[in-house]
Parts: sequence; C-alpha cells; structure tokens
Amino acid sequence: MKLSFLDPAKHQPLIQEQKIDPTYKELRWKVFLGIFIGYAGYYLVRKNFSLAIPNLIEEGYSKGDLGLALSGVSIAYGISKFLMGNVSDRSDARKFLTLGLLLSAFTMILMGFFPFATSSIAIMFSLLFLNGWFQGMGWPACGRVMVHWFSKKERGVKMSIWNVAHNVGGGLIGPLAILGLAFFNDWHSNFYFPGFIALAIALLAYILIRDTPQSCGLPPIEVYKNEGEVSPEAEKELSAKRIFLDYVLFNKALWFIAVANVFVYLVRYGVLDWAPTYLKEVKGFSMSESGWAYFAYEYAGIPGTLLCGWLSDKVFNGRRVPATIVYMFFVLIAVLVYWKNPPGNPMIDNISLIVIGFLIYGPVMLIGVQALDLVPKKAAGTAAGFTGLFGYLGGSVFANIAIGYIVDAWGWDGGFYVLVMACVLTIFLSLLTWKDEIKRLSTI
Ligand SMILES: O=P(O)(O)OC[C@H](O)CO
Repeated sequence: MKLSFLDPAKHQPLIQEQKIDPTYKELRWKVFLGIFIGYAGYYLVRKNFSLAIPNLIEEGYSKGDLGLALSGVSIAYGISKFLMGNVSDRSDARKFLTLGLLLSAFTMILMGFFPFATSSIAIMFSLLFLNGWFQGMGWPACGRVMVHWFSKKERGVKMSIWNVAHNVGGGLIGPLAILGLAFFNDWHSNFYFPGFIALAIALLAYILIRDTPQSCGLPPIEVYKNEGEVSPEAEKELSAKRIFLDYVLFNKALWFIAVANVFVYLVRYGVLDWAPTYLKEVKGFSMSESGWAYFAYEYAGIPGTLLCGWLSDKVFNGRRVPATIVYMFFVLIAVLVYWKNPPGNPMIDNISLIVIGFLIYGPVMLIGVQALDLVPKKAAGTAAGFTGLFGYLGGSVFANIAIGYIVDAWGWDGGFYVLVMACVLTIFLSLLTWKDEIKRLSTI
C-alpha cells in the first residue's frame, strides 16, 4: 500500500555551510517537541474509552462486553503498528503522524456526538478497532523522525525523554475527563473533549515536525554528528518488500526482542490492568486507593524511563541489553514482593507497584530503541512495528483476556506465576542478543 500524497519529503540542495549548525540545532528542538506533543496527543485519544466504561455500565452493558469492545484497540493497534509502520517507512513523517492523529481524534469525536456509535458492542468494537488502526500511525512516524534527526549514540537518552510522552498523555486523561464533565456536563465529553484537544495537537505537530534533515537542505545526521560517512545507498527509500525480506524477516536479534516484548508487555499490562481488581479483592483497597496506586504506577514510569535511557547511553556505552536485564531483574523482585506481601500492609503494596511502574517502562522503551538500532534508518518503522505486533497481540491481549481466565481457574497465585515467568523469559531472550549487540556496536 502506498499513498503518493504521503511520499517522503524531497531532499533539498545543501544550505550554506555556516547555517548548517544553527539550523540543525533549531530544527532538532522543533521536531523533538513535535513528536513529543504529538505522541502525548495520540494517548489522549487511545486510552479515554476506559473512562467512559462506568457510564456505559449504567446504560446496561456488562464489564465483559465492554472489555471485549476495548480489546478492539489493542488488536488493531498491534497489527497496525506493524503494517502502518511499513507504510510509514515510505512516507513523510510530518504528514503521516498528523493524519493518524486527525483520524483518531475524529473517530473519538464521532463516538461522543452520535448516540448510534455507542448503541451496541459490535459498533463500539468496530469504532475502537478503527481507532486502534489510526493509532498505529503514531509510533512509527515518531521513530522515523528519531532515526533521521538523532544519531545512534544519543538515541538512548533522546528516546527515553520522548518515551515519557505516553505517560504524560496517558496520565492526563483523568484530569481531562473531570474538566470535560465540568465544561459540558455530559459524560460523552470523555470522547469528544480529548478529541478536540488532539485536533489542536495534530495542527501543532504538523507545524513543528520535518520529515528528514535532507528535506531541509541539511546533511544526514551521521555526517553532522561525525559518526561516519553515509553512502547514497543508505539514504534511498526502500520498498516494502525489501524492508521486510532484507531487514526484518531473517533478522534473528529482532525476532528475539520481538518475543521478549510479548513478556515485557505481559508484565506492563498484566500488572497495570489487574491492579485495581487485585488490590481490592486480595488487599482490601478501596476504589479511590486503587485509583491512586494506578496513577502512581503510570507516573513513576517517567523518572524510571529517563534513568534507564541515561544508564544505557552513558553507563553501558549505548548498549541496551544490560540495562534491560538489570531493570527486569528488579521488576521480578518487586513483583514477588507485590504478590507475597500479606494483606494489611498497603504501604508495601503501593511501594512495590511504584517500583514496578518505575522499572517496567525502561525495558518497554529500550526494546523500541533496540529495534531501531537493529535495522537501517529506512526500515525503522517496520522494525519497531514488528516488536509492537508481538507486544500487543501477544502480551497485551494475553494480559487482558488470559490472565483473567487463569486467575478464575487457579486464583491470583496462577496470575503471578505467569508474571514471574514473563520476567525470567524477558531476561533470557535479552541475553540471546547480548553478543550480537557487542558485535554491532564495535562496527560503529
Ligand atoms: O505501547 P506503545 O506502542 O504506545 O509504545 C509505548 C512506548 O513508547 C514504547 O517505547
């Protein structure tokens, strides 16, 4: 699939030598801000359905049915992050990111304004599936901007800062729901209010983002950062088939991290999505206490991710695997504490949840970075999408559906055995890419 109006921006003749540095500096700030605000905007219209669930329950829907509708987002997002990631590799990131956000925002506005949109589970599933599909246009476009404007050696730190955009966007949904209700006195504002804000963000992202340095008359990032010459071949846009066959399908390390991503996402969503139920049923938390624990989990991810990116770039010299392993080891310890802590010690439950939130987003981010590192720039979106496909279709859907059945059958111990195994398997699969990473970095 290829849409010509989305074609990568054309390369321009080099600007004057003395203007290169100031222009690069200014544009790097702008494009970074553009993808940060843009991706936070994507999360505003990805996660907001959950907040409308209590009102939909009052309209007569069951939790199970609404959970099914909600899974439409994860299923479509996983497939789309991969397929649209491939389209994104052959598209202008500025237009691609904006278009996806506009379409996603319009879907949410439609869900808020037209009663038929919430009149049955099938319609909600279809619209949320569509929304998940448009959502898949966000990450790959950000990845394309990242690999073209920031060099490999600075990517750990830059990606970790960018990565907190999704915590910022995800965390803002709650306050926006409160504000929307105050402004409009209508629970449907959970759909259209973030939708309107996302429209404004899409415009801002379009103003700030530029596809590649070469489309602004600048040299490639590797030349600007003195990280080696770039052959004209490396700057050619690739066909979908070449990207997939030459760089993805037979890329062993990429397969290892994609499968590792199943287990990382299983922990990310397995802990997050089930925290309110587990804390209420086993530890006796009230709904508002669980809500605060949930909020803390999400926001603890921000410093944890930043530290992880810094560790990877500065302490491990650009290596991703050691940082992932260290973080997952401590996630494992925190999961054990969260599991084994007897009821009646809420402080320990809260601390262990905060520690898991602090730690889990580091590996989530680093697997994305590793995917970008493992392929040429022109295949970045497809590679990241490939890991996302496994993370969402494997980890997230399993966390939503299978953990529920496992807990029903074997109690919470069964669910925790799954989470512990997921931590161990992430460490094991990461270890399988240890040598490959050392070899690859020695060639830079
Ligand atoms: O789960 P995703 O696809 O929204 O990605 C979240 C983080 O940005 C991964 O690095």
